[in-house]
Order: sequence, then C-alpha cells, then structure tokens
Amino acid sequence: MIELTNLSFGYSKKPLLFWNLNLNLEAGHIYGLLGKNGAGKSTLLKNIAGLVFPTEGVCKVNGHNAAKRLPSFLQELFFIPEEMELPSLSGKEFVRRTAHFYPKFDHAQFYKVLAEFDVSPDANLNQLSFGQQKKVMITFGLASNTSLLIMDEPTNGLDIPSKVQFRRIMASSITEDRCMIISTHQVRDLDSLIDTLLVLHKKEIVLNKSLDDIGERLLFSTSGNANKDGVLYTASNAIGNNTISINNHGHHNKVDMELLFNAIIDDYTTVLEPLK
Ligand SMILES: Nc1ncnc2c1ncn2[C@@H]1O[C@H](COP(=O)(O)OP(=O)(O)OP(=O)(O)O)[C@@H](O)[C@H]1O
Repeated sequence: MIELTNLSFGYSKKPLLFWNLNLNLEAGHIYGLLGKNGAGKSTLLKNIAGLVFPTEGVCKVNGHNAAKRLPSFLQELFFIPEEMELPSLSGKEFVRRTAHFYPKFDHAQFYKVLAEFDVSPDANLNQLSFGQQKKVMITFGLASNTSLLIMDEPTNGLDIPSKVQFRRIMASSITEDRCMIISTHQVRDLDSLIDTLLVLHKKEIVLNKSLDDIGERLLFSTSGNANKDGVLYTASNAIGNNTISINNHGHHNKVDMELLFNAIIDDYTTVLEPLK
C-alpha cells in the first residue's frame, strides 16, 4: 500500500533528515512509529501524506505519487496532525461540510464513536479542550474509512481512561483493507494496539517488524531468566535488571517495546541482528 523508495528529505538549508530510506507498509496492519525527539517522525508522515515533497526518491500510496496529491489519493487518506486548528463549527456541521470528500464516510460510525468518547456533536470545535478536539478528529478519521489513516501523536492530550478507550476503538476498527500508522513518544500507549513496530533512527527505518516476529526471536525478561549466552542488552530498574536476549526456544513472549526502543536509540544495534 505504501512504498517509499530511496527517499531523501531535508528542510531547506538544513541537513537531510532521511537518506535513501526504503519502506513498504501493507493494508491490514496497525503500525507504531517510534523515534527520538527530532528524529523526523512527523516529517516522514508528512511525506507519506504528500504535505512535503521528497528531495529525492518517491513515496507511493496505493500506486499514487503522494506528492501529486490527486483527489483519488486524498479521498483514501486521512491525516491527523499533532497540533491542529479547528474551525468554529460544531462536530455535526463539520461532518456536513467535509464528509463528502471521503466516499466511504460512515455517519452512523461517527456519531457512535463520538458518543463512546463522550463528546457532544453539537459542541463548537474550537471551544473544546485539546483532548476533546483530538477525540473528534480521531473519530472523524475512523469514520472516513479511508484506506490509510495516519495519526501523529494521537494520544497526546488524552487522559488515562480515554487512552484505554482509544486503544479499544482503534483495535476494533482495523480491517483487511485499511492501514493505520500511529506515531508516539508514549511507547506504552501502543501496547495491545499495534501489530508492527517501526523505528526511525539516524535517518533510516532501522526496524519494521511484527511484534509476533520480534517476540519469537528476542526474549524480554529479567536478567535471571535471560538466555545467558545470548544477552544483547540490559537496563537496570529500581528492582533489578531487564534484559533482551536471543530467544532460542522460538516460543513467543511479550515484547517490551520500551526496552527495545531504548536499546536501539542507545545504539545497541546488536538487538536488531536476530530480527534481520
Ligand atoms: N517546517 C520546518 N522547517 C524546518 N525545520 C523543520 C520543520 N519542521 C520540522 N523541522 C525540523 O526537522 C526535525 C524533525 O522534526 P519532526 O517534527 O519531523 O521530528 P519528530 O520525530 O516528529 O519530533 P518529536 O518527537 O519531537 O515530535 C527537527 O529538527 C525539526 O526542528
């Protein structure tokens, strides 16, 4: 569905943020995009959405060159940026004026999910709190039923019960025809939600693997339970050590995404070797 080929990008007069980046993403998956502050997550998402244009290389979505922003491309894409300015309209009016851009927009789904988020469709959007505004846009994005839904830091501004609700609603909205990409700093917000982890580090996508694959190849445990001959990374916490080691048994275990992310950004790239 998404094909980035030899993509390089840099803002004018700044060094390149990505260099020769290649990435293929498929429908039917919820991808979690992680990277340090300033790694370029938002910029990568904007390249995919055709909001900025590659310096070199190409980004295709459903066969369309994203940079051309053709109507046939735009009607299948919904992008929720990290920060947004909403018009002085009620949610209901916003839907009335904009839903027709998305041929698969489901009005009943919009009102149902918005009610689950406990936001009134009659409230003026620019008088809602930041978290409530996010909820309206997440709901609109889900109801648009576009084949690609991109969310940049969607959980930013949501309180803890709303984050739980968000994960539940998102997980129940994925279909075989849809691809969702969620970027976040809050690794824990992706727990029980994403199926594939993407890590952007040092101008490249260094990891694009399903959690199933990762959990079969790496063992996440306390150091006492680690595969002692295959320890790849250890981090101490208040009560001991957490460890990533090679999973020799091939039995799936739960991936500690935060630990894996920390290992990668600390440049313990050996954790990536068993995943190649
Ligand atoms: N419009 C712009 N013009 C120039 N530089 C920009 C622009 N937008 C972002 N940058 C720079 O590009 C780099 C990557 O920014 P980006 O927002 O893509 O990173 P990010 O990984 O999403 O960061 P964060 O996790 O902090 O949100 C940063 O150094 C930022 O200052």
